Amino acid sequence: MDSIIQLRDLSKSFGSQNVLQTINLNIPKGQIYGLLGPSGSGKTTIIKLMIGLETPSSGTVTFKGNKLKAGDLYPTIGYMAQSDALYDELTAKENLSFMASLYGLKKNERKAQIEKVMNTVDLLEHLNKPVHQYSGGMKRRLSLAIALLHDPEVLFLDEPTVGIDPVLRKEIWDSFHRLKEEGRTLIITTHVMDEAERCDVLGLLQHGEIISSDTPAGIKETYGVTSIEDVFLKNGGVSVEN
Ligand SMILES: Nc1ncnc2c1ncn2[C@@H]1O[C@H](COP(=O)(O)OP(=O)(O)OP(=O)(O)O)[C@@H](O)[C@H]1O
Repeated sequence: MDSIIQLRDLSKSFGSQNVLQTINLNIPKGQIYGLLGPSGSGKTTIIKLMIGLETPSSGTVTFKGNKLKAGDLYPTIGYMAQSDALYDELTAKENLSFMASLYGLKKNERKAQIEKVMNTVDLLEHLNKPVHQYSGGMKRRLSLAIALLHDPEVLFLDEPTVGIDPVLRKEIWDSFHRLKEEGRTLIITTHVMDEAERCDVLGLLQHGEIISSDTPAGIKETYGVTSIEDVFLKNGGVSVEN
């Protein structure tokens, strides 16, 4: 599999705390890659290192074969942070229009693109509603719509389905698979097991190390377990859904 992002001997410390140790990882192109690990294991930090929001203490990040240069990256990637950065007093449409202007989308393309991304996240009928009238799940979906606005090739989604009920979660995952079918690469953090099983490739993060990076089926076979959860338990860890 071609890899789009490579982490080589990557370590990250905050002060005296070693958060990530010697991470070596290839993110395959055109796949859904899941980063799974208990709370505080370093998932968000890995994402931030991949997009240049944090700098490594040592090691390198390579994006499409070149050393990462965050400034060059932004037209190519969409990032959905763990907390929603939305203007509550504005409508969804106003939030999207504002972000579209920041992204430099041409005026005549904006309307169609806004409708397209709101359709993808199934919020089109709520386009003119102020965001403070949105539920938590609707806000997550609006954040996803914003991350999709400039048609990015690679999507980094940090716990995209937190606070979303299982039915809606399934719908959102259907849209992730559609985005993949369009040829995009998705990197998704989660601590939810049923989401982990829906990824093409999974990286398991524990105590700041990648303990496995393989298909969900491959990981279970290697560890001789029937659920991914058991890998963490077998490895002397705590349950991942904590
Ligand atoms: N800017 C920072 N300064 C100091 N410590 C930090 C900083 N960012 C993260 N950390 C620490 O690094 C560790 C990993 O945090 P990170 O947010 O990457 O974990 P996570 O796996 O994404 O957790 P969660 O699932 O709860 O979001 C934590 O102990 C956290 O306190």
